[in-house]
Amino acid sequence: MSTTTRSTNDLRADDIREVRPARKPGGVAGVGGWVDDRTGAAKGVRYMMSKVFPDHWSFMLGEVAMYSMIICLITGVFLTMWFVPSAGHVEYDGSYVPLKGIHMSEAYRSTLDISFDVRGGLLIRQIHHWAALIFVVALVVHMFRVFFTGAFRKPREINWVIGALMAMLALVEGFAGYSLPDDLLSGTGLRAAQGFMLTIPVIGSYFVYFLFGGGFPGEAIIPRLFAAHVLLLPAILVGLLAAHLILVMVHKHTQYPGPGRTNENVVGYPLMPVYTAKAGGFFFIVFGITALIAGLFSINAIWNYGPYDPTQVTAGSQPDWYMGFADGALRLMPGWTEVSFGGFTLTYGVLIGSLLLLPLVYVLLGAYPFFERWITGDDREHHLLQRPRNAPTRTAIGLAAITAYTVLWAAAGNDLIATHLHLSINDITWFLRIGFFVLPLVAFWATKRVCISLQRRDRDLVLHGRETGRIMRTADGAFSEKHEDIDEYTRWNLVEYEAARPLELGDATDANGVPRPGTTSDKRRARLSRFFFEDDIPPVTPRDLAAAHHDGHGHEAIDGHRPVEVERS
Ligand code: HEM
Ligand code: HEM
Repeated sequence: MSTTTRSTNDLRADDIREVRPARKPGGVAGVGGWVDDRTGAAKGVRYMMSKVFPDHWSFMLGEVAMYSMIICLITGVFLTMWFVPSAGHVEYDGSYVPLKGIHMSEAYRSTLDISFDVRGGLLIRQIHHWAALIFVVALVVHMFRVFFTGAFRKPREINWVIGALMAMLALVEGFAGYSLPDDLLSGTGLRAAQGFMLTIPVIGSYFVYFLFGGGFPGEAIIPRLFAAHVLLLPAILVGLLAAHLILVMVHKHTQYPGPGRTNENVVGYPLMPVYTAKAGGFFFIVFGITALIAGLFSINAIWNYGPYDPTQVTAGSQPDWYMGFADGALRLMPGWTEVSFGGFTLTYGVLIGSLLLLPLVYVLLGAYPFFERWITGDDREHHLLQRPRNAPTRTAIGLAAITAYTVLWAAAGNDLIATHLHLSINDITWFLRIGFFVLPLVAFWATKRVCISLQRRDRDLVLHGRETGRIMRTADGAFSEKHEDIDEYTRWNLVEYEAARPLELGDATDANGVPRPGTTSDKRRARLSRFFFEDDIPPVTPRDLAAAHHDGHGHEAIDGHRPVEVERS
């Protein structure tokens, strides 16, 4: 047996698995090439830049939320350089004369200094606060867009849940932010939050003691809120936003129906150069408008409130708008909801009214896509958006929820409504208590009827064209109105290509006549499903359209005898 020895330089053909060229074919030149050689990023960037995004004004709402969040992050860094997160006592000696010599916390003094003694400080503080308000408005309106167009349906349920999480964290972030300056208003808000937490059964008082590092307000809460506000919550929010946007890329953006747009394609502009240019410009427009508002309208003028003192409360104090509903719920809860047992007092008026309400709202929100999917049994992927009128029950549920929220929100201003409109605060409270239960039902019913009427109108328009008002008389004396066909583009938007149906129930018994397990819950589900689709006017399908044109209905119809309802196919 002979052995062969080889030197390390002596390579045979089968040793060579892969030969890497110095530069990949079609690679990037210049600085981009240098970076790509070291990171391999060009492929990913090229993939991203060639992504196509559909164009519609309502897709800009998510962008506004994103840009105002970025504005909060940028201005927040500026504020952090001067804000002192400490409850340590000092005597004020800054330029705001009316407060000279007053004892206050370092946090309050530093916020006064940012406002009066740091160059540009007041403007940045105002931009930060206005951007926070715009951020929450934008994310809520963005959420409405996603909800009412059905963009949360499969495969976007997880992105909806991430969105709901961000919405909840934005609220906590905003609350932590406006608690930081330690003025009378922020201290009052913290006192309310402490009251909510005290109602947690059994561990409430221990929990508050732990969080505040002793009695209220203590010296620990400001530095703790500061760490949460500038570090913990922004880090989680940014991480969730990254996941949110990656999922938008992975799923591809939904689009409104239109000629050539299907469930399988995306019609729009590529990210590079069109969208990047648009998005960049749009960021500066949002920043500019926020700065203009912040320059013109004062927000949170803490020098008017004074430093926090637990023995005082400003009359007519209001939280930032997004906390209003929790405050309102508290004001609506009856005062008798308190029980004592075994030395413990359970104040379930506050517990239910505020502490449980907050997580409940977000759990219901996050769960909605799964609830609707369970009711409709619809397991298809949806990339084409729906018009709100074509999902009447969903739209009605949305409006009912908004109405309930608005009632709670209005209740947060019951004192202001009473003083401004010279009404009894008790009457207002009772009106809103009853309204909380009745108005959402009215909103549900009215919205559903309006949607169904609009569906009827659309159906009529597609099948019979637009009424021209020109009356024709035939040779035998009959009258008819001339109808004109609608144009192709409009018709596309009115014809629904993926009609939904209620769940069909299987047989209640098996082949031997034995009741099938689970039929009661199946029945309940089928009943809910029927309720969901009840009275819906089925949208025109391409088949209906072809049939109408074949009959010649597309052009003329005898007025008063036009068929408006057609059996569900
Ligand atoms: C989405 C994110 C954010 C929201 C919604 C938000 C909201 C707020 C609000 C409403 C205030 C009260 C402002 C006032 O005094 O009138 C505030 C204060 C503050 N925020 Fe933020 N903020 C955000 C992110 C950040 C970040 C990322 C930082 C730091 C890097 C930061 C730093 C501060 C500081 C230091 C204060 C206290 C100074 C002051 O009140 O003027 N914020 N924030
Ligand atoms: C921090 C707040 C938020 C930011 C910055 C944000 C940002 C965005 C952006 C930029 C898009 C793509 C453009 C668009 O469709 O508008 C998007 C899509 C989406 N967002 Fe959000 N969003 C936020 C909150 C929410 C919330 C609260 C929800 C729902 C509860 C949500 C659900 C979705 C869904 C399902 C999509 C995909 C929509 C589609 O493809 O049509 N987002 N988001």
